Amino acid sequence: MSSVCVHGLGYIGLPTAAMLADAGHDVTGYDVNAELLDRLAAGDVPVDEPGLDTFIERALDGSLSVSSEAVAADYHLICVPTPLDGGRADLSYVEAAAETVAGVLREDDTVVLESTVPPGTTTEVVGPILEDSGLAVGAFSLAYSPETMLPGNVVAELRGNDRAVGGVDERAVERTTELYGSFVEGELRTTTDPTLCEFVKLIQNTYRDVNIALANEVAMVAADYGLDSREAIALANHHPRVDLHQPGPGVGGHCIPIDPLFLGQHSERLDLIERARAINDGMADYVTDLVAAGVGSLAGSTVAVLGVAYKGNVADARESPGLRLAEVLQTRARAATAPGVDDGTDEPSVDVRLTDPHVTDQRFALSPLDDALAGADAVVIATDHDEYAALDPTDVASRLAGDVVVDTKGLLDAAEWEAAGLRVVEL
Ligand SMILES: NC(=O)c1ccc[n+]([C@@H]2O[C@H](COP(=O)([O-])OP(=O)(O)OC[C@H]3O[C@@H](n4cnc5c(N)ncnc54)[C@H](O)[C@@H]3O)[C@@H](O)[C@H]2O)c1
Ligand SMILES: CC(=O)N[C@@H]1[C@@H](OP(=O)(O)OP(=O)(O)OC[C@H]2O[C@@H](n3ccc(=O)[nH]c3=O)[C@H](O)[C@@H]2O)O[C@H](CO)[C@@H](O)[C@@H]1O
Repeated sequence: MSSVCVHGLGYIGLPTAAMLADAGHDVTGYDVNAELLDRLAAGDVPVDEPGLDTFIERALDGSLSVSSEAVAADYHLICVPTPLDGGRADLSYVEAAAETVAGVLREDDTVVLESTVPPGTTTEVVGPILEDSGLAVGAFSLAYSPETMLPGNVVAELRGNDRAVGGVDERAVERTTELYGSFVEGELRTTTDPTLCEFVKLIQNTYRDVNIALANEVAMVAADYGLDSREAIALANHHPRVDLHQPGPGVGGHCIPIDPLFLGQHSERLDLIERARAINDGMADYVTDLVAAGVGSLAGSTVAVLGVAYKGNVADARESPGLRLAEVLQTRARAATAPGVDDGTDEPSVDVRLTDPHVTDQRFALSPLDDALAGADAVVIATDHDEYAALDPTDVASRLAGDVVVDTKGLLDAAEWEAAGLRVVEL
């Protein structure tokens, strides 16, 4: 078994560190966030996924320790953020982590980048920084191995998914597959080209984003023909070579709305990919049209937006379609109140109430569900949480002032909700 230092204990790094500890390695989790380290050291695990919290707690009771200092180790895994900044990947966290690794790097150690990055980052950015240690690439091993686990099913996918490993040479491939082979039950797919692995990770998420954009456009076109888009997509998908995704209020999360644009870091050829981004982001406008058509006039109305998490049964609100919808509702209502006139106030002319049973982030002014519904003119289901699928339409109807329900996730039984006196509009 080996010593491992995991750099960055977020959505990816923390479960990975726990998985490695579970496989018997001696793991140190290093993070720059002192508050997070204090919480973890106290056994307080900030994840909202059934089973994942106890899995991590068990590791923290065992061979996973957390530290505010990076330590020398046989393996360094870099799992730090790579946000999008002005359309470009911000690699400053990756660079900082590589500098930290360089400070403790020894001959024969292995460094693996897991963060999602533009193609070329491992060899062009991380390698040269690591060489500031005085060791040349080859004296230590360097590899890229993208993380593909699905939030909501982390432990099973971390273990079960096939995993790509791109080492800079055969030795790096061998060392890296030794580590992942200790817990991955899927296939390890190897190459001596890390750039290929970086590219593959990006096109996997791009495939999904473009496919969802197609589903969203299909939904808007289906509505023009008076057809139920989900019924049409389900029927279409019976064909053995058709696999349309589902429409929705937009694409959220830390990966799918961002990663496709990383492909543009060193290429000018993005066209369909950028168009798909625009279609998915534009769904907030389309859903706003549906709400406006239902309530008659947005200005002065009250809209309850159910769901701020980027998808069902998770607590993550990064790139949240629900929040984007709230912004568009307010912008559009203000424009409708006084077209072209700035009245000098920031008061929105539509009362948008946000609610979510999973999200605890205090930055969003969230209301309890009952408060959000009380006297609302319209309800928008923006996230497919199980709690919303279980709502009682008669109870909801009794709390509302209006009767408009826009179901962007195809979550509700429309006939049942209409029988309760509500008008249901579906995507
Ligand atoms: N969340 C996902 O579902 C997912 C899936 C696959 C890939 N990824 C990729 O993995 C990477 C990490 O994503 P995440 O969602 O875990 O991010 P995150 O924001 O949840 O966690 C990143 C952690 O890194 C820490 N950090 C920042 N700079 C650091 C440094 N220099 N040294 C040590 N720690 C540092 C932060 O404090 C934070 O705790 C990103 O590139 C992301 O695109 C994410
Ligand atoms: C290729 C792939 O599978 N990658 C996964 C993805 O994880 P994710 O959780 O971000 O992905 P999704 O579940 O697709 O959700 C994204 C958004 O799209 C909306 N959506 C979804 C399906 C649909 O038919 N119609 C929609 O509208 C949904 O509501 C949500 O807002 O990226 C991670 C990080 O790279 C990967 O690790 C993980 O493997």
